[in-house]
Amino acid sequence: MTAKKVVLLACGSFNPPTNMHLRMFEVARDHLQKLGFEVLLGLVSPVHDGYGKKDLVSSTHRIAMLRLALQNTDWIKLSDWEVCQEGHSRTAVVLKYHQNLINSIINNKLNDNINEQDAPWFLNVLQDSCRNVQSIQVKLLCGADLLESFGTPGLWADEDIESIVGNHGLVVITRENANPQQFIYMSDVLTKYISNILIVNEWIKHDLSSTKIRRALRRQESIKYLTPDKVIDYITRHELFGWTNNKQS
Ligand SMILES: Nc1ncnc2c1ncn2[C@@H]1O[C@H](COP(=O)(O)OP(=O)(O)OP(=O)(O)O)[C@@H](O)[C@H]1O
Ligand SMILES: NC(=O)c1ccc[n+]([C@@H]2O[C@H](COP(=O)(O)O)[C@@H](O)[C@H]2O)c1
Ligand SMILES: [Zn+2]
Repeated sequence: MTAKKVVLLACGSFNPPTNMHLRMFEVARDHLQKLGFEVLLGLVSPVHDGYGKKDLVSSTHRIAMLRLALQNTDWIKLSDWEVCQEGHSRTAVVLKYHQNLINSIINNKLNDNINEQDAPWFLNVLQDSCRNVQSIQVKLLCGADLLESFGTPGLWADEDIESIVGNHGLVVITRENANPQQFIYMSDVLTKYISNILIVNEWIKHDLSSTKIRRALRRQESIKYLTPDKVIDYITRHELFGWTNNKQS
């Protein structure tokens, strides 16, 4: 039997990227491979500046930090499509865009649907992997807190949740203080599509978040070993997140 081919797409602020963002991909790929999937590619899609979250630094900085963070991986790539749009894109739309693009490559119909100039980075990466492949599914990779945000009133449209779990599928990494199994049990739509939701236990727990890194930087505390050294160099060089190079003693 041939393995089902999957692309894992992670949406988020990445403000800044952390080692856990990278770990999330590795843990998910190991698990999916054991279940018989073949993970062709990981994609990181940082949110548009228009998302307007508190303390969000510009996408220019977030993209630059992600590029540095991804230097030591050969299978996780950056997608800058979302940040290049006019405003914030709903996650269902981001997934659909990437799924359509991949389908177009597989079916050799790229020019019918998508302008090649829209996605030069992606074509280089994917065109080889897509050769002789019948189908590839783009799944949303997320932490359990993002899954639980589906329950925040007014944050996600019902049809978007249905499209995400029904058409694409979710790979959820467990996170401190979250209980994804119970959350799924409490939701009719998630229970309906339960076969499309894979929960991956992160046994090597590290309760790391961008919020904690930003807090440390604001307090002029070390963030070494929480994010790659090159990301730390970038943050300190640009004095992001309240870090200052001219400390008063
Ligand atoms: N420690 C972690 N364990 C599991 N998933 C994580 C972890 N950190 C981040 N993620 C996941 O990574 C994705 C991107 O998240 P995001 O950019 O919000 O990072 P974050 O560390 O949660 O940042 P913030 O503290 O600013 O919310 C989300 O799906 C989130 O759930
Ligand atoms: N309705 C939606 O599609 C919707 C709602 C809230 C968050 N999101 C996405 O989830 C991610 C959340 O990131 P944060 O946890 O950093 O806020 C972002 O990529 C954002 O675009 C999507
Ligand atoms: Zn978060």
